[in-house]
Amino acid sequence: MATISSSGSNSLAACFEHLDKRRFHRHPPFISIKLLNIAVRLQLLVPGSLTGIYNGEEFVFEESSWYIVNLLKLLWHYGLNPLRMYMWVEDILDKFMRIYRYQTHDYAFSSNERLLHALGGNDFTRMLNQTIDEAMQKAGFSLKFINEVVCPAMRVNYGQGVNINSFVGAVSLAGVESGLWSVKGGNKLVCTGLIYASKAEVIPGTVLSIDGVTELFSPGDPVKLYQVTYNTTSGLTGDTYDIVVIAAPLGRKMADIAFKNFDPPVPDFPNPYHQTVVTFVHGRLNASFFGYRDPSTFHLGAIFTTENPKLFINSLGVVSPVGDVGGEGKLPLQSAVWKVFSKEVLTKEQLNLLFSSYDSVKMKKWLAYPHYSPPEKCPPIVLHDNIYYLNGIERAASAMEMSVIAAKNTALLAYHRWYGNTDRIDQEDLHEKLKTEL
Ligand SMILES: CC(C)=CCC/C(C)=C/CC/C(C)=C/CSC[C@H](N)C(=O)O
Repeated sequence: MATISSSGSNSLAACFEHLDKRRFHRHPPFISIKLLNIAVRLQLLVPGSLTGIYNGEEFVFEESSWYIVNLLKLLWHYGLNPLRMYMWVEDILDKFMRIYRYQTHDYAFSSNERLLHALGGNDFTRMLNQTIDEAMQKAGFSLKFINEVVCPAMRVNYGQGVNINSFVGAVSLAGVESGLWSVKGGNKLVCTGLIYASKAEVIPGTVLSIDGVTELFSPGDPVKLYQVTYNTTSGLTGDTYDIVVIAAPLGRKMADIAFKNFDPPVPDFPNPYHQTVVTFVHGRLNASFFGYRDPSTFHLGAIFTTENPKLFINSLGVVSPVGDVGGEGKLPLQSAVWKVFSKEVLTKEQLNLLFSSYDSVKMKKWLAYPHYSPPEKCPPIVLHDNIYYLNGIERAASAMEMSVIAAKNTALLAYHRWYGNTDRIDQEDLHEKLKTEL
């Protein structure tokens, strides 16, 4: 399994790093880094970077660069909650990792719910119907810990609070633990690498519509095909396909594909996405905005926030270069590139509050992930006989890794459905069955 994250957050759990060594190393990478010829980088944040949790008035927790001080601070503030959280996430992750074994044995699932059920039974499907807040309260975590540690992790990874479903909540917590790695050169190398490795022919363009057509190649033997129309730089064009796989979120503001001439029609499903804004600022952070009287004592490289309507940012963090990291341990009173996540585009006034000076700003507003609101129902994988949809899995949890799993599941599903291999689809008790297989 390859755990790849674009969002750099790796904070309090660093204290439990010693427990964490086996995390993402016990399974062979699902995306083969050899196959794609990519190099990995172990730390997501600037080395030596410290994290603080800001509630809009003050820092409720600040990491120390001393391991033992950190451990004591964590115990003092949150008791055993951080350790219990680590074990809670680890337990979910252990079940989740069954997918790699199922997929290695070519098993596929015809719906996202069935896939989740095969991994963690009713516990997993139930996770879609409750918030991370409810799930963690039920599991005995303190409200203080949920508000000051869990909520900031949701805000940095998904731009939303603790009302998101508990499965994506657990994924988000897995994303703030230590031991994750990122791709040297940027995660986009995974996409270009996969396209290259698959030898696919890429036609750059925008798909506008898919038409269901029936061809009679021989009398009495109608064959269903799909006429895909796309817009390219050379104009409107298209082609006919046996199987279509859609790997873009469907919806009016996203991949707005029209499905024509389908009987029964391709189902419509609600698919709300959440707007997030990322602003990269090269400048000096204004430490006094965060309550620091003496800016020279400010050594944080990441600021996570709790829920507070007065706050206009979700998080702030120094960005480490995706290439070779130079100047290790240097932090960040001097000018640095900061990544700011917010719900709305930051105004000039807001930027002037956050930064004492800056010389360049780059902003990107996008629908990065679903707007989560449990109970969740995932969109179907099979939209029509041979039309498949990958992005439905994002409603359970949006992460690069989830997309890769959905893609492999769809490839297996399309293959087995095409060749009638029903024994490889939606099998129950796979975990037990595969225990005896090598
Ligand atoms: C079910 C659990 C606990 C984990 C599943 C494994 C998984 C999908 C791990 C991903 C962890 C991660 C890097 C989360 C960060 S949030 C998603 C991130 N913003 C992204 O866009 O990839």
